Amino acid sequence: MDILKVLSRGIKPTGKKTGGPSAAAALPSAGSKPNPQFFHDKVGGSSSKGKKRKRSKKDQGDNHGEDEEEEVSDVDFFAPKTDEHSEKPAETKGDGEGGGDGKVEEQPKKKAKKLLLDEEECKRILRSHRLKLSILSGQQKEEKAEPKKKKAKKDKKSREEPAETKEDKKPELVNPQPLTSFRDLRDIYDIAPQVADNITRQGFRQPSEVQMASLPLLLDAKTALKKADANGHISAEGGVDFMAVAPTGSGKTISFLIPAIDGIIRRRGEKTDEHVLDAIIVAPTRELASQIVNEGRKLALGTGVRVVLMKRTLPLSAHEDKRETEDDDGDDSDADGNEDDEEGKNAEEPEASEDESDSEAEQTKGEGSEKPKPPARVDILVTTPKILLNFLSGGTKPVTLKKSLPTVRSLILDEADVLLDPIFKKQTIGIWRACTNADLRMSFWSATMASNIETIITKQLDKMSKRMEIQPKPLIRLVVGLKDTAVPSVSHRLIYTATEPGKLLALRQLLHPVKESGAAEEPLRPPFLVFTQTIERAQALHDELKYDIPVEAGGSARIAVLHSSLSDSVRSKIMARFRSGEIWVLVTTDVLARGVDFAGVNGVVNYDVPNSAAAYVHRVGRTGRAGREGGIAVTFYTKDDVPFVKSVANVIAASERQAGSNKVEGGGSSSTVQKWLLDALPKVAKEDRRKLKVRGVESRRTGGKATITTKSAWERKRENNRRGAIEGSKRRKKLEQQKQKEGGGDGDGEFGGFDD
Ligand SMILES: Nc1ncnc2c1ncn2[C@@H]1O[C@H](COP(=O)(O)OP(=O)(O)OP(=O)(O)O)[C@@H](O)[C@H]1O
Repeated sequence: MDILKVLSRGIKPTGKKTGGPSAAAALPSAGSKPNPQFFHDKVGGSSSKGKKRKRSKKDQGDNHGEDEEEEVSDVDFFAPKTDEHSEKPAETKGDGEGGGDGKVEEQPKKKAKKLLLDEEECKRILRSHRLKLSILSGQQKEEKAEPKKKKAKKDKKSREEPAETKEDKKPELVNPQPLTSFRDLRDIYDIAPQVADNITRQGFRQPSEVQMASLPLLLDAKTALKKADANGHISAEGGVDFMAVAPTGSGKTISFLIPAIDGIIRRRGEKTDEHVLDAIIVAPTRELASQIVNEGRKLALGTGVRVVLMKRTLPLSAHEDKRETEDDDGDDSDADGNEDDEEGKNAEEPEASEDESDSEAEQTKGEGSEKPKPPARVDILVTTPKILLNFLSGGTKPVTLKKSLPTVRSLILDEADVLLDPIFKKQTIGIWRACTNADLRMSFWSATMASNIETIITKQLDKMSKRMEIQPKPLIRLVVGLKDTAVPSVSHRLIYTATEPGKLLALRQLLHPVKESGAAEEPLRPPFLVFTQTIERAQALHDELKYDIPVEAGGSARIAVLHSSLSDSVRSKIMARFRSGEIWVLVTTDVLARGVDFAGVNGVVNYDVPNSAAAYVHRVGRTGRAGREGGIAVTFYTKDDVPFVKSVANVIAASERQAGSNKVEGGGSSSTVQKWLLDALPKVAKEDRRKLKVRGVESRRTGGKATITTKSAWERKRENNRRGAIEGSKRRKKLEQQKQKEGGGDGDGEFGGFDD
């Protein structure tokens, strides 16, 4: 197999071991910032109220149809403001382009009212981008009380307690102002000029869908809802709590960072030297937390806002609680929250270790270790759950909060569904309870959000507002596109190989430079990620593949393994080498499944089937980011996976339906998962799904050393027997020699028996 060719394709061979950034830039999915928007459906204007939305392939990209409806995608919402929308061009408002000296000029509120779109227009834009916003809890419901009573009259039994109708249960839809251009951030929402400049500097031209819907609400909910809530029955004063379910790679990170940074700049005013812990961002893995810090620092450049990664030695300023708070979140759901639980490791790897070499930590260490450390200067803290909870509880078990964080006004849970899943739930809720500010605003972000997680969130919000004796804020949920599906820009392959050796052979074929005759699949274009179920399997697969790459192509340096058992510094180095293009094949576990952003990744291989539909969505979301086309997701399944693969097949089918890629001319189907296969795959019982999510496929939980090889079980057994026989014979020979030495025996000693 000529690995050299495949790994060198599109990349000039340097003869050196490092690929460097230029190598990565040569890859098709890297390079300049693409259009981050996924959807541009045709939606009628206000006159077309009630018309059905069309979701054909034609609607989504090809806008040359004969349809007479007004096409939203033809309207350039992102052109500079004209007099029609804007009173004055932004340049005349003294925004101080190119700022960055750290000084903030308090700006008077603009004539936002005149810039706002009417509700019908908002609705039309939101629908064309498949943005659905609803109020999940916390709204004032007076107006809804009346119809309930009427319904109750019909039913004698329910007269005393009016029945909740289906309509009542349905969350109320709302159409806030969408952000049609980043320019609106200044013109309507008055964001700090430095932050606006930093957005431009990063090359972001158009807001992505999640940014369109979330930024207005998080920056100024009252203005964003002005036209949508003329009666004022949504109490947006002081902001809203927010949940965003948006595709992987759709730009959620800056959606929560911009409001966090801008809020701090606004509140501190002229006191730019003051650093008060204002926002906490919680992420499930160290890689993701570090990445958020980097993104935050880019956006906060020149503002003086300090974005810091939590470390064990960081002297964070906190309030010492006199009365120790018991860890009684009182939740009746099955939160074991044990991060050391071996079972949990299989699903999503929690963070176990902390790097102490952080410059912030070093900076705050006293000369002599006895000296009390001055509090760290932090405005935004980014953390994994365990390390912050340890700080707050002093490591007590069971967890007892000894400190609180009363200055925190914004708690952001990135990958909220996993943070509120049993593995992390207790830690996350513990942090939430430590944030005691009455103005605390919560936001929850993920590409997937199961309904039980939404319930946990609404219950917990309710509990917290009762505890603090405050009126709950409206919780607004945003869903971009079809909930819990894979990003539309990725194409999927589902490959059956009966056994493990077959799977390894198939993976090797994907590395092959050209399609071999008889090979079922096209080779993959590096760089790509390969996911396994366990750390042992990742290690074993890496060992198996590492010498496949010829020295001329960089040899074993081109392939690496990353998992949570490695030290933080090793993990960081591997991440850096993969980002720079030096490593082309990265074998990993679910520790890299969520959040991490490698712009140039062309493919994702699920060597082991993911443990849940959500895990599939996140793993494959490492490619096709920010609207980049050409990402490929390959999933292998074997005999052992058949009982569990249905949820993955379903999510592929739904994702392809959404992307419009499963229909071909003439009414045929080009979907990855044929209907017969979907029908034939067994349904997975709820209990089995739960077990699978926690433990993975049982037969792969080796406990000890994982075996990944191209040899069949029969071949391996034969080899083992042969090896055993040789060793046995050696032992017998040695014994005989020893006996002869000792007693000069004739060798007719006792029968030693067979060793195997
Ligand atoms: N408006 C924009 N235009 C172009 N690129 C953007 C824009 N906003 C964000 N990006 C880029 O898109 C990529 C993905 O963004 P981000 O990591 O925030 O995605 P995400 O939604 O958090 O994904 P995940 O669910 O996987 O965590 C990043 O490289 C980011 O720089």
